[in-house]
Amino acid sequence: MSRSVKVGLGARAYEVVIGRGLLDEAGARIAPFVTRRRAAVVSDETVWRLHGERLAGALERAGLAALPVVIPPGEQTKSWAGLADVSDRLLALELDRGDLIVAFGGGVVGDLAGFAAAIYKRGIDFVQVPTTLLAQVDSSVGGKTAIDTPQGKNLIGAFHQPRLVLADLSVLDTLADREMRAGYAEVIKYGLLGDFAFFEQLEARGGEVLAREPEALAAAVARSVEMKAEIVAEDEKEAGRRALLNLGHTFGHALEAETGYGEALLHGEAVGAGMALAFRFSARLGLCPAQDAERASRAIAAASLPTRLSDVRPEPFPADRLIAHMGQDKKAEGGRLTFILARRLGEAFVAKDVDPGPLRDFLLSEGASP
Ligand SMILES: NC(=O)c1ccc[n+]([C@@H]2O[C@H](COP(=O)([O-])OP(=O)(O)OC[C@H]3O[C@@H](n4cnc5c(N)ncnc54)[C@H](O)[C@@H]3O)[C@@H](O)[C@H]2O)c1
Ligand SMILES: O=C(O)C(=O)C[C@@H](O)[C@H](O)[C@H](O)COP(=O)(O)O
Ligand SMILES: [Zn+2]
Repeated sequence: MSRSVKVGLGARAYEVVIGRGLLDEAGARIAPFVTRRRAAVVSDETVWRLHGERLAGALERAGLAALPVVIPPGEQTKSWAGLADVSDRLLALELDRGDLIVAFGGGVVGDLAGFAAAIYKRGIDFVQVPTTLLAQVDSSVGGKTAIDTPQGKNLIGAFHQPRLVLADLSVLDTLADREMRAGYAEVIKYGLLGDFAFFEQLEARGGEVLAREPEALAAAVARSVEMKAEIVAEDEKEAGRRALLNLGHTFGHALEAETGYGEALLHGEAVGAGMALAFRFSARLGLCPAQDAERASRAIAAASLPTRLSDVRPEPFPADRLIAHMGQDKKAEGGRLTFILARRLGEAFVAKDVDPGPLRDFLLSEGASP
C-alpha cells in the first residue's frame, strides 16, 4: 500500500508517493514525465551497488533507457568539483530537455543532481527517488537544491522542484543505523516546529521509527512530508514561514562548517545538536519554558543524537568562529542574524536581528571557547 501527498504549487504541483516496493514500479510512474525515453540516473556508489539494478530494471521495463551517472558517496561531492563532474557527464550523454534526471540517493545526491538539473541547458526536469530517511522526509521535497562551498553550506543553489518524488521505504532496510538516526533529527524537527501531538508520538514511539517498524516508519515519513508539503506550498521560496524548516540549522550549519562537512558530523546530527541549542537559547532569552527545552533535548538524545557542543567533539568550538559562520547563513540580512527560536514545544518562530552579544554569552555558557 502506498500513500500520496501533494505539494500544491499550481502548475508545478507534484506528488510525493510513500510506500514499500515503489522502486519496482518506478518505470511506470516516471515514464509519463519523459518524452524522449531516456533517464540519466544520478546516484552514489553505495546506493547504486545496493539498489541500482532494481531501479534500472524497472525503468527499462517501462521502455526507458537508464543512463547511470554514479558518483562517490559523501557530502564532499556536493561541491563545485562534484557539480562540474556531474554536468560534464550529463553533457557527454547528450541529455536534452526531452530527457529526465533521476536523483537516486540521499540528500547529497538529491541536492547535487537537483542543482545540476536546475542549470543543465537552463533547466531540465528531474524526479527524486530518495533512499535515506533524511531524504525521504525532507530533502527530496520542496525544491531546495545546492552545493556547499568553503564559505558555507548550501550557499550556491537554486529552487528547482521535482516532477515526482518516489519514497520507497524498503530501501531503508539497508541504511546504516547512524544514518537512520541522522534522518530522524529532521523528523523530530517537524514536531518541534509545529506539531506538538506529533512530537509526543515520537517521544512515545520514536524507537519504533528508528527500528524501521513498518507502520511507525510509514506514519512518521508521511506526517513529515505532509508538514513540509503544506509549508512549501504556502511559501515556496522562503519569504516567510518556510524558514521554520530551518529550526536548528543556524547552529547546525555552523557546526558542519567547523567540522569540515563530513563523516565527523552528519547533517542530521548537526541539526539534532542545533535544535537542542535553539531551544536552550530560546529559554535563556526568556522566550520558552526551560522545561520545554529540557524535554526537546531529551527526545533528541533518546535517538543518540548530540545535544551539546561537547557531544559533537571534546575540544571547545571557538564562539567567534561559530558566529562568523552564522553570518554566512542565508537568513542573515545586512550582517544581522536570523534564528528560528521556540515559544514552546510545537511552536517555533522566526526571530530576526538577533543580538550577537547574548548569542556569544550563550555559546560560552554552552562550553564554547572565547
Ligand atoms: N534540499 C533540502 O531541502 C535538504 C534538506 C535536508 C538536508 N539536505 C542536505 O542533505 C544532505 C544529507 O543527506 P543524507 O543524510 O541523505 O546524506 P547522504 O546523501 O550523504 O547519504 C548518507 C549515506 O547513506 C548512504 N546511503 C544512501 N541510501 C542508502 C541506502 N538505502 N542503503 C544504504 N546506504 C545508503 C549514502 O551512500 C551515504 O553514504 C546534506 O547535504 C544536507 O544539507 C537538503
Ligand atoms: O526545505 C527547507 O526549507 C529546509 O530548510 C530544510 C532543511 O532541512 C535543509 O537542511 C535545507 O537545505 C537548509 O536550507 P538552507 O536554505 O539553510 O540551506
Ligand atoms: Zn536539514
